[in-house]
Amino acid sequence: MSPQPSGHTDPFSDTAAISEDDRDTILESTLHVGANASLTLGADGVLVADDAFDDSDRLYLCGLLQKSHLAKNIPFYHILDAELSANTIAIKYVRPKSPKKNARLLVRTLIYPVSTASDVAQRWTDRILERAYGAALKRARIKVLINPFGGAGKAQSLYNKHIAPVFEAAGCTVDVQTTTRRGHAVEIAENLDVDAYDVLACASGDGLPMECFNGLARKRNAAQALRKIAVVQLPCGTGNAMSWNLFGTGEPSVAALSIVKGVRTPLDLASITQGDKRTLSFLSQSLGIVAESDLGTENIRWMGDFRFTFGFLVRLLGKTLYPIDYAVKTEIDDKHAIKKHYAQQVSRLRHQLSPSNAILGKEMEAQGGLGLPPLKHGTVNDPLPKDENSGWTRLEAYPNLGNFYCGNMCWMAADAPFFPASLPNDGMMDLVNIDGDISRMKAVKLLLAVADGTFFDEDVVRVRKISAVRVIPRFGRPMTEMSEQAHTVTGVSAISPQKPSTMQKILKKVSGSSGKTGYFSVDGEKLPFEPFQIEVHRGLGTVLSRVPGVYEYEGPDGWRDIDIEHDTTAEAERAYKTGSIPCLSTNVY
Ligand SMILES: Nc1ncnc2c1ncn2[C@@H]1O[C@H](COP(=O)(O)OP(=O)(O)OP(=O)(O)O)[C@@H](O)[C@H]1O
Repeated sequence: MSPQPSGHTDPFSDTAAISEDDRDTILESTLHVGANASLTLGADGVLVADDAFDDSDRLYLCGLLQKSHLAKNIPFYHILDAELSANTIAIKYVRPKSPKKNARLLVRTLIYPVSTASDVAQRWTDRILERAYGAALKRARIKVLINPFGGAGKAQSLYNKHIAPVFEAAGCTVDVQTTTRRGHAVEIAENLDVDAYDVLACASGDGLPMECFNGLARKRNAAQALRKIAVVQLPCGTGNAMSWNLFGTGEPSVAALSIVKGVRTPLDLASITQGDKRTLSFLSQSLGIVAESDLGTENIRWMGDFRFTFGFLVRLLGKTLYPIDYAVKTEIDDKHAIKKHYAQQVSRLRHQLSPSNAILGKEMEAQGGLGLPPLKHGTVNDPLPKDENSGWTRLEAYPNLGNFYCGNMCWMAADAPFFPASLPNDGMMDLVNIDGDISRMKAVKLLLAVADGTFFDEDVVRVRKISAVRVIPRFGRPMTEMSEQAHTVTGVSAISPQKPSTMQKILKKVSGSSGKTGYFSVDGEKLPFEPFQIEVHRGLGTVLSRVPGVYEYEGPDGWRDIDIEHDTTAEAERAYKTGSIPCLSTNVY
């Protein structure tokens, strides 16, 4: 980040107003290199003034190439390293292969002889690195996990060709390990020496990051480990939601740069309890049409990526219902209020009031020591609170549910921004419910509305910000058991499955679904199809992001038009900054 001038005077018209330090800074902003070239630290990058400069080759040695070019600006964000040795300076940086957004990045090195005094050159080198890294950690220690079967099975070669060169040029210490089986990343994270690394990077889909959070959660000092180690994704899977949300890309080399330049950001994690088991989730939990279209279409894998869309459309046409009983601890139950909440968060970021990792960590330690935070709402086995002021709704039947979708990040895949108002550390998940018996026309319109960003405002889409939810599924094979359980908890009678129509029978045959059981998806992975309770832990995990406090998506439609200045009270800001959670009570918002 570039340092700000110390005063408001114009340094060019009033030289007396420039402090001695500022004067030295200006004078020393240009490094003369070779006979006819110079490197100048500008406002947002290094200006290379050298007629012969051409970075189309891997290594550029001053004077050896004779091509004529205008002075070129290399953005500070693209600079990976600068090293002064004897009488030479070497600057490593990345250059996009084409002007397209998210184009592959190529690593380049500039080498020039330095004629300036060595102490001046050293100061120049220190300053370029300061500006190149800002608040990011230089020369991070990274443990890389590669899932050799992730996505199309190309993770290893993507890593070797497009990721490793970026880490190497940035001077990172890298330790690479390949996962050999399902669950291997959990074991690696559980046994990781958290003092030896800063980052756990998964060259994979979203399955490995989930395993890493869960592995760290198994440590005796889980909360500390989750705060110390930033879990990140190098997009080598099919969905790559984590990378899209935090780095705005699915291109591995761009994600590698985002990790090198990333700022530590606390991330809400959710505990899912089922029976006596507790699992952490960073991305989503779903039941109904989305989970079934993903996890229930394994037997039509031959269709490739189209299997999800196909499975989805078939269920849509069949008007499939997924009855559940559920109780929700709602925090914001109105779309306008959710947009306002989003606008307030952006405003706090502008005023640098986003909660830091350290502040949230202190609060967590006060709550539960070094281990995982205790469950405020108990597990799925505990009785729900009877107190009407608890904020929980009663456990009620939702017989015509089509989709239960809980999201902690905006994009579920590159073209699927299902949760445009989600935020990384507001202590809430966004819950989307859609009835399964809406008209087919409406359902198809909804499907198209996801990609074009208008989904959130559709009237048949119910959106709530919640801090906890309990769900008892009442469809699929275990339905009899579920129903009995629901009986004992709710006293409401079980819903008997309706006789399928001929149309539904045909569609079921081609949909890939066995129809014998249901699917519960957590971060895209299959969890047992049985009752579950979700509880959010504010800022329990740590990730790296380009812009801390918000995801890369532009937010829900119309949030910019909401006037929040007059009601962003000092109290709300103080509460948010210290990491306490009165921000969850609506009177503060
Ligand atoms: N060597 C391995 N053999 C079999 N399974 C593995 C191996 N390594 C990792 N896994 C498992 O693969 C699962 C999926 O991993 P991941 O999300 O990285 O890939 P993906 O499913 O292809 O990507 P996406 O989620 O984007 O579709 C994880 O549950 C992980 O435990």
